[in-house]
Amino acid sequence: MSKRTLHAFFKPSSSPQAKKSRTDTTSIHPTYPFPIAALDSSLSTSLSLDTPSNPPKHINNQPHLDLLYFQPYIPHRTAQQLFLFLRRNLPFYRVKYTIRRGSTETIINTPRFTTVFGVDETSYFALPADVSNTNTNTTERILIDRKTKTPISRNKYKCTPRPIPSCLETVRKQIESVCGATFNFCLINYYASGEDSISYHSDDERFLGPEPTIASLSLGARRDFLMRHKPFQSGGERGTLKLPLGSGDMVVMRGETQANWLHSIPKRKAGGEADRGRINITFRKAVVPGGTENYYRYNVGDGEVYRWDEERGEMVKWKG
Ligand SMILES: O=C(O)CCC(=O)C(=O)O
Ligand SMILES: [Fe+2]
Repeated sequence: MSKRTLHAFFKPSSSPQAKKSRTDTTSIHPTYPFPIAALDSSLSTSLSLDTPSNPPKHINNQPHLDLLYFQPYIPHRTAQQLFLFLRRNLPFYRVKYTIRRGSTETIINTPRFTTVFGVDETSYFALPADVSNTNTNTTERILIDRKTKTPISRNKYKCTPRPIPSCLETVRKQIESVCGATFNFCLINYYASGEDSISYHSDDERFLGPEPTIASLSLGARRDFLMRHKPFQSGGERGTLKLPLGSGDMVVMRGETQANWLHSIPKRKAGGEADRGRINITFRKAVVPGGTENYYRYNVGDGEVYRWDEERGEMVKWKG
């Protein structure tokens, strides 16, 4: 008998606490512009029983490269259902920000829709009922300081961290069990068409700690994921790689990869598969509050909320 089955056997399943933390109920939180639906049971069953659908290929045949490539991770039909579900149910943003170089200010329009959930390791979300000395009846998850085990001070973050909704928690836990790594952030990109992209960068920020593991799941349209080695000091040869990521594929970047390699999703011509839309989810672990500030600034920002409109077949501004 598995540990899970044993646990379920001995623990009364109808305690109010068990109900509150169940992953099959709609997620509500004051930081969400609207309630976020839960996965239906057939989708979450398929996610837990049918994944990984294929064992990974270990790609480490180039300097400093350490990838696990699941082709696919989620079976095609389930991946398509998950794509449609997330596109319909998550709030998205089109973030603008300014960068200053010397005396010149440039406005950057992020060329894709983004959203983010999670908080760095120094805090976590909990129900007030589970926190000692907090006697409110609310079922709203609050932020707790990991060291003091008490609610965080009001000025700990400038941004307002959002708990990971149940639909993404299901995916996070499942991927954690396969990767042998833990994650506290979930960043989502929606590339509406071939015009949407992400330019060459690496996710090597110090707030992720050394040698971060980043799991990156693709859903929807196939898009090329390009990688190239950072320039060698001596101007030596650069390695390159192209992974044509299809729906349900997952790439796990590990070890020295972020420190030495850049990656991108380049634009594609109109009229091709890219115009059907693609979602990318990256699971990461930020270790300090700087990571939380950075992720909310660049993936939520302070602009308008967008939500998928089924009739119009596009993201529209959410009027609330
Ligand atoms: O869309 C992708 O596959 C990559 C996204 C990415 O690199 C990022 O969000 O940092
Ligand atoms: Fe990235």
